[in-house]
Amino acid sequence: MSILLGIDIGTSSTKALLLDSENGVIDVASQGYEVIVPQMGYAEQNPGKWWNAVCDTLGKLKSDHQAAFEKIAAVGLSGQMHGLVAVNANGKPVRPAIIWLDQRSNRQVEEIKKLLSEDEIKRIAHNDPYTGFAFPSLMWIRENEPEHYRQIDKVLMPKDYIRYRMTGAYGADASDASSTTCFDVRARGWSEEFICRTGLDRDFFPDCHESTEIAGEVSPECERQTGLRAGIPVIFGGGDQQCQCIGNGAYQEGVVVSNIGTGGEIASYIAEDIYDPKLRTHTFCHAINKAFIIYGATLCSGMSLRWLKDNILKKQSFEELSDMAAQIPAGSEGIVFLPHLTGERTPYMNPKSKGIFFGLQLIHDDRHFARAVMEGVAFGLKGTLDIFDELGIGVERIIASGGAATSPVWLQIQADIFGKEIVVSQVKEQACLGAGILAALGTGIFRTAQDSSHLIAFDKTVYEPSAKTKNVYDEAYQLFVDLYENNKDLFERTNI
Ligand SMILES: Nc1ncnc2c1ncn2[C@@H]1O[C@H](COP(=O)(O)OP(=O)(O)O)[C@@H](O)[C@H]1O
Ligand SMILES: O=C(CO)[C@@H](O)[C@H](O)COP(=O)(O)O
Repeated sequence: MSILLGIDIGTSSTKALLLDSENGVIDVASQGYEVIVPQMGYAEQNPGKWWNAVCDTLGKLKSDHQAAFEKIAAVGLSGQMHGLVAVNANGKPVRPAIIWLDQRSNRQVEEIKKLLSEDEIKRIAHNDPYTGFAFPSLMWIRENEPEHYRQIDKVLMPKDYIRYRMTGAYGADASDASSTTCFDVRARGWSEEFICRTGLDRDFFPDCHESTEIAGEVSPECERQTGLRAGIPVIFGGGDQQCQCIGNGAYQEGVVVSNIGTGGEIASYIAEDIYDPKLRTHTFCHAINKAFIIYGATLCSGMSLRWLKDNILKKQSFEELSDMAAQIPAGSEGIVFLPHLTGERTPYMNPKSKGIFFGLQLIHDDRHFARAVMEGVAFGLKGTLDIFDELGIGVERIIASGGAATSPVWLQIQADIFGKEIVVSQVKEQACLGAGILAALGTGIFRTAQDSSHLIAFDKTVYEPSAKTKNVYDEAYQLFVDLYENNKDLFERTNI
């Protein structure tokens, strides 16, 4: 039996999970923080807040489980993807991190599309460049903040910054780095061609490794701040989507995860680098087996409910919103919500798209809004299932993941709208568990991901699609699709 530590740098919170390799999760600690929106279309976070959250969550685990904490054999990391942390020669961020929800770099995305041919983008990156991805964000800094650009020594992704704080060593891993745009997904390394063509400094990009390789060890300074013993190996770790799939046991084709965290994704493991020829989904490197992951992203998923709770309805808890939604019938009595609060990726890849509540009538109240938001997010995710169908990606089983998987009403909505059975893992912090499993793989405690299968069990409740709601949801889904199509020209008229 070995003790492992998995850390996930999420967008809403950092979670740290103490894992017994034979008997499962010992405990999880989490600490939340905000997404800073300094102006319309911007989304930033302070990397120092992530680090403080790591120190605080580890402090809590240590005080509650001293004996197990002392025995930690390896640390694994998972993190929100795409974001850019630019650090100077002393390893200090030169500005706040520009995260995946950011939309400021539309001009740079267009520039990339002029510098690289469509064929090169497909063949090499397998993904459309998009706002909030590190490559266009870096070009935005070069153009708009030359004083910051001049100070940059390295560009890191969120969890890579945390690994640097733990070990003192810079590095990147293929699963996360493949989500930056300047990456050759099949070759599993930075695209020298893309970097050269855009005139960015090659030295900014740290060496890239596989997720399960050992990156370094806990430094004495990290020991002082977190209580972790110096010398513990730290593995490179992976993007949170790859990690949550591993933590859900979804490491074979046909098993699909529907994740609703801050963002939302429908994701599948793929052995070969299949990608959508229309680039409506993402194909990135997986964190295991030198395989790949294909997924569609509905950007403001959990974030839409958080926005409704905090900015509009001013409610205290997500549970309250779930209770409200449960009081309203399927279809929200005619309200359809387009969750494009920061544009939308799959299937539209349009940072200019906007949120809409459609169909408002005198009968509606706050409960309808809560339900319509949950349904709108599920409609957005269904768009990915439709593309999977087109691409021949099998969907034999759907596992719900992320914070929203704690809401029975949202789980039933997903089952009904997807028309598929939904199961939920007993471990609620799946990306963290995935990070812990990567740590076990990196240190030889597990030989293959399948060696972790005893750690993954599903709740007895299976959410079955209801025949009764099928017609209502089929009609509402068509409205949802038409809502975008009929308004997309209007979105162009707005500033962002
Ligand atoms: N009880 C709940 N009912 C409905 N939604 C919930 C509940 N708890 C969490 N959520 C959703 O989960 C989101 C956070 O998910 P999480 O996976 O923790 O995010 P991240 O990984 O980005 O930090 C919230 O924004 C919210 O939309
Ligand atoms: O943009 C994506 C994936 O493509 C996001 O999902 C981020 O990876 C953040 O994840 P969460 O914090 O929402 O789990």
